[in-house]
Amino acid sequence: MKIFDYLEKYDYEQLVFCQDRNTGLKAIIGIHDTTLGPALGGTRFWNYESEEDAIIDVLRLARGMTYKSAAAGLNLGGGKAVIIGDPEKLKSEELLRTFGRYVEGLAGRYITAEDMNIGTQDVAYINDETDYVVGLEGKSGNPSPVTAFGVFRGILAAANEVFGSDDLTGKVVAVQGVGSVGYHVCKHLHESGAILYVTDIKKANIERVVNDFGATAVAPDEIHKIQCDIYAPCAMGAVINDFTVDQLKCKIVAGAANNQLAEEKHGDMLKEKGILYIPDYVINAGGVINVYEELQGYNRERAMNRAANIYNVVKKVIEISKRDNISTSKAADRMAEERIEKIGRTKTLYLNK
Ligand SMILES: NC(=O)C1=CN([C@@H]2O[C@H](COP(=O)(O)OP(=O)(O)OC[C@H]3O[C@@H](n4cnc5c(N)ncnc54)[C@H](O)[C@@H]3O)[C@@H](O)[C@H]2O)C=CC1
Ligand SMILES: O=C(O)CCC(=O)C(=O)O
Repeated sequence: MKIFDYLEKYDYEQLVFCQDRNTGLKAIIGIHDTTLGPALGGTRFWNYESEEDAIIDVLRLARGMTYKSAAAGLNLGGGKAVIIGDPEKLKSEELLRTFGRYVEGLAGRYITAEDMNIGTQDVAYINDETDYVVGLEGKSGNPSPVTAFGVFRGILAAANEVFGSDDLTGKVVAVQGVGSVGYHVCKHLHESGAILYVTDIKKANIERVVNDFGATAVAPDEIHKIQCDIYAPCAMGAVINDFTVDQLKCKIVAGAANNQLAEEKHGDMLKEKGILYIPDYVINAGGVINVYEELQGYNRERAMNRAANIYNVVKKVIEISKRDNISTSKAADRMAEERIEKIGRTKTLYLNK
């Protein structure tokens, strides 16, 4: 992989490799763009098949955060981190604290938080070594329920567009991944009368939603093929790809997972198929909205109100998509890029600070 070519293509600012033999830490921090503010994004602990997979994941995730915060109207840039390895075997207080020291070394250019396999206890260890971490217990806490609420609000906006009503009674929703966010998405959907089909690679997580919400479990490689109203990816990225796109039997794709489209062209393909895609970084912004509040002095009500507004942001993206006859993914990019450009221009004025 030609790393600098990739960094140049999408205009990344910085890629940081962190290694510690004592704890087994192998981490990568990606900073995409800091025009709007410090790069903020969670840390993912994942057993990647190759180092290249990890690099691509962190870069794609970091870039997604730039667009996510810009689209949500936050004064944040985009960054993300990955820790490579099996969290069940490798995760320890000393590893997380060592990672925290690397974050501290970036002196606030990057602020971390939770992501897959990194929870509130883990960010507490990171916080022992750095102040540049959010999502702390006693402050904004676990962002997942707020992310899920935002996803739910986005689903309502999508339903309103496609079915002419926010009423989800009897609507069939296929949820892929029922972890921290997926569980709460299922809860909202169940309370709204939706019928749930779910999958996960962790049996205990499936059992929880089957027992709590009467969901029907299906195999991981079946979920995207279910005949349904809404397909909600809430696990890994790149689930809309050359292989899956023609197998979809839904009217809406709207879920929490970051980087759902394997490539940009898949957004166009969904449009051509008449499937309404709600861009991932627009609908899953509840988490970053919640942790951003922590930087301002946390206020739950303000965070929830802002997450609820995802409904209106989704509507705006749909409006741009129709107005310009482009896919919703391109419409969201256009909206985010416009804000970065406009705010970026104000920063050319010299200030003595
Ligand atoms: N936690 C948050 O507040 C936010 C999370 N996201 C994104 O949402 C997604 C889910 O995040 P969390 O719920 O926090 O993570 P999590 O790790 O708690 O849940 C993910 C679930 O997906 C399952 N999973 C993994 N691979 C799978 C596969 N191939 N098929 C089916 N299930 C699979 C896991 O077993 C787990 O139960 C991720 O893409 C994350 O980046 C985005 C914004 C904020
Ligand atoms: O939700 C979080 O932990 C912070 C934001 C983030 O990393 C994300 O939205 O993917």
